Amino acid sequence: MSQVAVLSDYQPQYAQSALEHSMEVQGLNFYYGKDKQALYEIDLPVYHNRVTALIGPSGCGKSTLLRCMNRIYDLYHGQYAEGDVKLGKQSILKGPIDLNTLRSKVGMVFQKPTPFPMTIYDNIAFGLKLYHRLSRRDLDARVQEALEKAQLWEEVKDKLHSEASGLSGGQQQRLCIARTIALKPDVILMDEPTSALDPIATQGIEKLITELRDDYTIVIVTHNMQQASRISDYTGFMYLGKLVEFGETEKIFTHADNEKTREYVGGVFG
Ligand SMILES: Nc1ncnc2c1ncn2[C@@H]1O[C@H](COP(=O)(O)OP(=O)(O)OP(=O)(O)O)[C@@H](O)[C@H]1O
Repeated sequence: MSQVAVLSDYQPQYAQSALEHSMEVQGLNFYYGKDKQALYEIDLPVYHNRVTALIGPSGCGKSTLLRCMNRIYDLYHGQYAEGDVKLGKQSILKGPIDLNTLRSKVGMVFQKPTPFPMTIYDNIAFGLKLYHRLSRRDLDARVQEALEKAQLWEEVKDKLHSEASGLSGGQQQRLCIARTIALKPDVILMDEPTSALDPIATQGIEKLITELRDDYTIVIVTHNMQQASRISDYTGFMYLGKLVEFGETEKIFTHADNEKTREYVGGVFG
């Protein structure tokens, strides 16, 4: 079977029920080399068109779990995972898979805004040109659509051909979100997307995330518990490489089942 054929079998899922899975992590163990296990038997459902937050103290494995969801760890020698992660019905850990296609379906936004050293327009058009053959008019339309969805269009429509580095931090992060959205991903992974931003820019990104929920499935790692409670529908609490508890955000923050979860959200440790 060719590599590309594997992902072409993937059928995007559309919300027939609120609890339809976009992704599912199954019995996942992760190793930074054979002597350093970072994740232990993680089972996590990621529900369609919902925001799932991953919380927990520093070093508990939140970013590692996120990095398994688009196999970005594959870029690093010696790191490997056992178990599975499903995108729809498709396994993304087992068997051959086209990683570029996977990463266009499962996009990622990082902690620090990482615009490419090119114009605002080209930041969005770059990925589109890699994956699609579009006429100039269609390319323009897709760039505009992505910038509108990322709530950035009005601020940049008159300077699309200026360097992206001239934008503010919050604008750069929205540009990175627009770049991800332009490829019409099924899932967007966000690793502490506001930790490098000021409170006003943070508010803008949080508002954007709640609006994107109508069209996208989002998994966000955050240190900020207020942020998790404001913007997520589901929350997973991680501790020492394990997923201790997963459930509706309101329940996790008000009457979690597990004592460790209650202590963490209550600020007993951090
Ligand atoms: N490249 C690496 N090589 C070896 N160990 C690593 C590497 N990256 C992370 N780890 C270890 O894996 C564990 C999980 O780290 P991870 O970054 O996923 O935690 P985290 O919950 O996201 O932390 P933080 O909130 O501080 O970002 C930690 O023990 C960390 O030291």
